[in-house]
Amino acid sequence: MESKLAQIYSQDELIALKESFEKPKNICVFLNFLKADEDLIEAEFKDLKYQKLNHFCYLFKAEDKGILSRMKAFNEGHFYIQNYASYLCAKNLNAKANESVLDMCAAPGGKSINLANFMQNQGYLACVEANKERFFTLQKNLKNYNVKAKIFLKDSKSIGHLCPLKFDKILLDAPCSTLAKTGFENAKSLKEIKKLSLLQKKLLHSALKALKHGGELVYSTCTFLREENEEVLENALNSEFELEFLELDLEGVRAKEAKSDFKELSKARRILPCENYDGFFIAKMRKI
Ligand SMILES: C[S@@+](CC[C@H](N)C(=O)[O-])C[C@H]1O[C@@H](n2cnc3c(N)ncnc32)[C@H](O)[C@@H]1O
Repeated sequence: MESKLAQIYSQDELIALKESFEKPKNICVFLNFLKADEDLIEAEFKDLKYQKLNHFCYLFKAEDKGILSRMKAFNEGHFYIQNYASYLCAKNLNAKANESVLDMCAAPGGKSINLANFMQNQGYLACVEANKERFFTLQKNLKNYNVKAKIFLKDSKSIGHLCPLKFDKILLDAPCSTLAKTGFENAKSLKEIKKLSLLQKKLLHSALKALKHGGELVYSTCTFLREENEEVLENALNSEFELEFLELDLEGVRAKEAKSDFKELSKARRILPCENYDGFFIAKMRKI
């Protein structure tokens, strides 16, 4: 694992990565405008210190997590506790009202809540989840947050075949080894990583079939490994689809270029974790 990561990160970045696992992270919350307005939610936060990052996201001290998660406003779906890097994945899809949007691996629903807010609950949002238990959590969360969406218990590998050329925008927040969240001690075996990489390639292929020509797709994972990131995108570039990779707007977070011989992939980014957010890999592409 260390040798794999040394091919991607400098010594200083690796030290910073390891340090970021040791300290509790500050807490980001996403305001749910489908259920409450800014004044109402800010009134709930009046006794806490926070930094407003943008229209949707507020950053709180790590020690306030318990207070936030016990708030009535949280339980009623006025805000969602979500890592800022996760929000950035959904944000970069740039989903708009009245578009046809697919969230391919949706549970527990954080990014679906983001997408529905950006779409102002107008248009068609489809949320798919293959795991039954997680599907029920997704259903419960989307209801609590007033998200208007069609929710499907399905294997997304079949979407491309079932709904070819249907969607304007697709978010593929792929199942992954979650290394950036759980740390190196919980690293998966090489065999498990290869299996995940194959699943990610199949999911991306299915997504690209379901995407309209001119449509846009965001691929994201919360892991650092090439096999689950660059290798998945390189596989798509070698397939029948013609793809153009697009610039990301990461709102000033620290990130580095993806590492690949395909120069198109230089627009994909690895977010470097710190005390305010997790590490993530994000790429955005348009299907020509
Ligand atoms: C990284 S999590 C998604 C997190 C979610 N996007 C959010 O922000 O709340 C990946 C999800 O994909 C689901 N999944 C795994 N394989 C799948 C498949 N073949 N089709 C659909 N969902 C799948 C997992 O059960 C898991 O819930």
